Amino acid sequence: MSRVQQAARCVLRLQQVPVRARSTAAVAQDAAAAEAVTSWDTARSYADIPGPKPLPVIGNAWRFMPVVGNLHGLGFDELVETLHAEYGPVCKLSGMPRPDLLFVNDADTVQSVFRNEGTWPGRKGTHCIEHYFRDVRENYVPSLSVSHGKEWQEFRTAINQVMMQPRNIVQYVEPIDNVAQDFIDRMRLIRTAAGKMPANYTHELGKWALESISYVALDTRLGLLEKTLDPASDAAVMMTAISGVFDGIYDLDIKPSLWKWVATPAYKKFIGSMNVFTGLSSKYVEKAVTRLKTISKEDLEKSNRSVLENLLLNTDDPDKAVSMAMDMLLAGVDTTSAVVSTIMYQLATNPAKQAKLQEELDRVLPDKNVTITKDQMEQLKYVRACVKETMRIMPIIPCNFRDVGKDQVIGGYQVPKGTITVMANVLTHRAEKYFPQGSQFLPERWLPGGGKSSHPFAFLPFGFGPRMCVGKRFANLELESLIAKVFRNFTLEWNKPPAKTKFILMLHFETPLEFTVKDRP
Ligand code: HEM
Repeated sequence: MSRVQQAARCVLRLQQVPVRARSTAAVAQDAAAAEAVTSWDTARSYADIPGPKPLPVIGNAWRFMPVVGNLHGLGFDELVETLHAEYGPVCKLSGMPRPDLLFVNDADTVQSVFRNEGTWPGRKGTHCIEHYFRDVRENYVPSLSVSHGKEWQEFRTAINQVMMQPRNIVQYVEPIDNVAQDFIDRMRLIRTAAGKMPANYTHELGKWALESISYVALDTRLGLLEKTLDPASDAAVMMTAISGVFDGIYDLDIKPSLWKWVATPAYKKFIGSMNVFTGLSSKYVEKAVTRLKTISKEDLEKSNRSVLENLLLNTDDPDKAVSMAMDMLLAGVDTTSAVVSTIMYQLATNPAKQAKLQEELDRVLPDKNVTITKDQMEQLKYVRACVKETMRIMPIIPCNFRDVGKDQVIGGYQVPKGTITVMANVLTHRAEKYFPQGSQFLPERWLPGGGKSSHPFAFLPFGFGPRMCVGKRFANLELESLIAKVFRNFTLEWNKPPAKTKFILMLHFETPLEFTVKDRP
C-alpha cells in the first residue's frame, strides 16, 4: 500500500477550506496580540496559552481517536484551521505523547519568532534520516536538513556559496530547459487517444523533477524521460529508492513505530532504500572527483564549474557532497513536482489567466522549439507571478517550523527554550487582511503595482532567514522553465469537478490529473 493510500484520513477538498466563525476568545486574543508585550516579566505564563484542555492521564490524545475525538481525521492544515478558529492566532496543543506544539498564525508574531531565531535556527529534521547518517553510516556527515548548531552552520556556509549565488544558477538555464523540452516530448508520447494526460501524470512530473535536480546534484542526466525505462537502469533504481525513503519517513517518523527499539520490517526497508540511494549518489560523486583530478588548476579557474564540482572544491570532502546530493534529491523532487502540478491545475481551472500567460509566452518565445535563454527567462514576469500566486493560494508545505532557541516572549506569552513553533502558511497566505480577495487566483497581485501583500512575513513558501530553503533559486528556475515550455506548447483544460487534495508530509492530488492537452501553434 502506498503512503498516499495509507494516509487516506488526511483528505481535504481543494479550495473548500471551511471559513469558521471566530470564537470570542480568539477575537479577544487578536486584540491582546496587538498590544505586543515583549518583556518576559510582564508576559503571561506558558500555561495561560489557550488550547484544548488535556484530561488527566490521557491528555489530548483522545481528541484524535475515532468516534469520540473532534480532531480525528483532520489533515494538518485542517487541524491548524480548527485550532485557530477556536483558540486564536497563538495557541498550543499539549498533553500529547509528543512534545507540545505552539501554533502561530499571525504574520506579526511569525515575524517576531523569525527575528529572534539567532544564528543557528533549530528545526527538527526527520529522525530516521538523522539516525541513518549518525548511527548506521558513521562515516557520513549528516545532511544539511538534519544537522544542528555549529555543525549545520559550517555546512550551510559552504553550501550557500554554491547554491544561493545567482551566477551559479545562470549556467543551468539551458540544461534545465533541455529537461523541460524532453518532458514536452514525453507529454506528446503519453497523451491518450482522447487527448488527455494519463492517470499517473503526477508520477511523470516526479520523473521530470528527479531528472532536473539530479543534473544539478550529480552532474548527470539519469534518462528518466526516455521512451522506455529499463527497470535495472540507475534512473529506475534511483526513483524506486527515493520512493522507499519517503515511505520510510512516513512509516517511521509520522506513524507510531517501535523502530527505535526493534528493527521493524519498515525500518529494514528504509535502511535498504537509503543504502541503494547512497550507493548510487556516491557513484556519481566519485565520477566528478575523478574528472576534477584530470583538470588543471588554471582550466578549473577559467571554467564554469558545476554545483557538484563547486561543492567538492568548497568542502574538500566527497562524503559531504554525497550527503548534500542526497538532501537535494530528497528535498527537491516531491516539492517541485507538487508545486508544478498545482500551477498546472490553477491555470487549467482559470482559462482567462492561462490565456494571459500564453500572450506573454508567444511574445517572448516566438519559436516554441528553441532553448530558452537567460534574457528570455528574465522577461517572463507573468510566469513568475503565476508561480508565486499558486504557492500562495495552494501552499504545498502547510507550515514553517522552528524550535525556539531561547526563552522568548511570543504573542505576549512566556515560551520556554526548545518549544516547537508551527507557523501556518495555510492561514497567513489566504488571510484577507494580508491578501485582499485571498481566495481568488490573481497572479496580477505579484506584478509591479499589484499590491502583493501588506506584510513581509505573510508569504513564506520557502521559509525564512539563514535556514530558509537552500534550493529556492533552483526550484524557481525549474518551475518557471517547465511552466513556460508547457503553456507555450499546449493549452491545458480541466473538464472534471474540482480536484481533491490531501496533506501527507506535503500536499498531493487525490484526483488523477488527467488534463486535456491541446497543441498550440
Ligand atoms: C518549490 C519547491 C520547494 C519548496 C516549496 C521548498 C520549501 C522548503 C522549506 C519551507 C524549507 C524549510 C525552510 C525553513 O525552515 O526556513 C526548505 C528547506 C530545504 N530545502 Fe526546499 N523547497 C523546495 C525545493 C527545494 C529544492 C529543489 C531543493 C534542492 C536543490 C531544496 C533543498 C532544501 C534543503 C536542503 C533544505 C534544508 C535547509 C537547511 O536546513 O538549512 N528544496 N525547503
